[in-house]
Amino acid sequence: MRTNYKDDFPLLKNSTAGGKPLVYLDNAATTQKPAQVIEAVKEYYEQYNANPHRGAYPLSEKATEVYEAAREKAAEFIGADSPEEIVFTKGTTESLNLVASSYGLDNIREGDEILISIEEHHSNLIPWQAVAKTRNARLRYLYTDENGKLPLEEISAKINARTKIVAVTQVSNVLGIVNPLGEIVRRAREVGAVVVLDAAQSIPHMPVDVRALDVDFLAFSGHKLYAPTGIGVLYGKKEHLRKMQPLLFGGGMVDDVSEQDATFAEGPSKFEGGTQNVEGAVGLHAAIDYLEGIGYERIGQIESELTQYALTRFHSIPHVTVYGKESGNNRAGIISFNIDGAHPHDVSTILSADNVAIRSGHHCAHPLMRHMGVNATCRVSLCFYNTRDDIDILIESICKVREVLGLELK
Ligand SMILES: Cc1ncc(COP(=O)(O)O)c(CN[C@@H]2CONC2=O)c1O
Repeated sequence: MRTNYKDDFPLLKNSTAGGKPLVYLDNAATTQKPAQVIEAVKEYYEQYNANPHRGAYPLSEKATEVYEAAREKAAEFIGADSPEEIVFTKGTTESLNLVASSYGLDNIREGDEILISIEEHHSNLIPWQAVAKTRNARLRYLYTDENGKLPLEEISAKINARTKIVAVTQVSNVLGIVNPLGEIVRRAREVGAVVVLDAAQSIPHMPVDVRALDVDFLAFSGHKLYAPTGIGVLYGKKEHLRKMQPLLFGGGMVDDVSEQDATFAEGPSKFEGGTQNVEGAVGLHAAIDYLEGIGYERIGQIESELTQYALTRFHSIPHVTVYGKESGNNRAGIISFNIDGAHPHDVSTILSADNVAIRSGHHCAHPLMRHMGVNATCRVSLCFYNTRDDIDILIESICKVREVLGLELK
């Protein structure tokens, strides 16, 4: 059985610095792209680039065909009832802003409650702050416990008759822990609340089935899923999308326009004003094909084993704090840590001298940082193309940090 996928990724094959191979461990920020995706985009521009939906000539018809084929593929990938439930956006941020500013503003009234978690990325937090302020509604939080988990009692306590929207991440981009979505959805259904799921950090690592999850909306980004930047998906149940107002007005999203009014197209194109990112959609289609070729079972095996290996190695290093106590099989390969006496930015700079790429900072999760009692963390985020050698080089480099900073080692 294949254990090393780096050769599928040109950048990983060719990138060295000072004779050292790149150890890329910032996959929660963005993933590298397999040759299959790069070739698909290249072929699009070499063979059938045109503006879709508008030209009555073969090239435009082909561009339309591949754009809509990508929509069908995305629908199938997440188990949507139909491609009509798939809106292409720039990414998770645009998807979540669309839900908040369209569905949220139309359905939240004074005194209603919107419930999010303290783990949310700013793109699933600030839009809900804006809706709550505009509608004089209450924004409430599910708080993680000392282990970085959302306690079930917190979920049942915070979801009540006034809760109209529950918007949560399936996996935190800081802690990596998989949230108890089944319980959240069950409780939300009891009070008739709508569930918005941020799947940006889960869908690269685990199968997502919107019908099985029974969520009303789901958002993810192509670039975290080995596809190009600039393409993302908002899944929405048809009954919601049909009633929602578009966010961007322009070409391709209208039925008729008079001097003082406009009627909008049916289906997802209502939300896709202007010339769309066809190359991104083509790349997303190729990325999904690539992932399905490997299979989530194999991806999960590799990543769970590697995450557990990394956690075991981390726990052997003195002066290192790892946040979140979950083990490798209930955690996407995201590990946030700090080294006593070392600022995260210094740590990532020192590691980069060994060509090890990790993230340091607040990860667009200021409220979570405060809740954790830290200003910032270092973050390792691995995926199936990483290897045990990558982890060994990472740990070896981390072990040098305190010495480089002149801190006592014991
Ligand atoms: C959980 C989560 N939601 C939403 C987003 C926003 O995605 P887009 O930037 O694609 O719209 C991110 C981005 N993750 C950030 C990006 O860099 N590092 C991170 O952890 C995220 O991790």
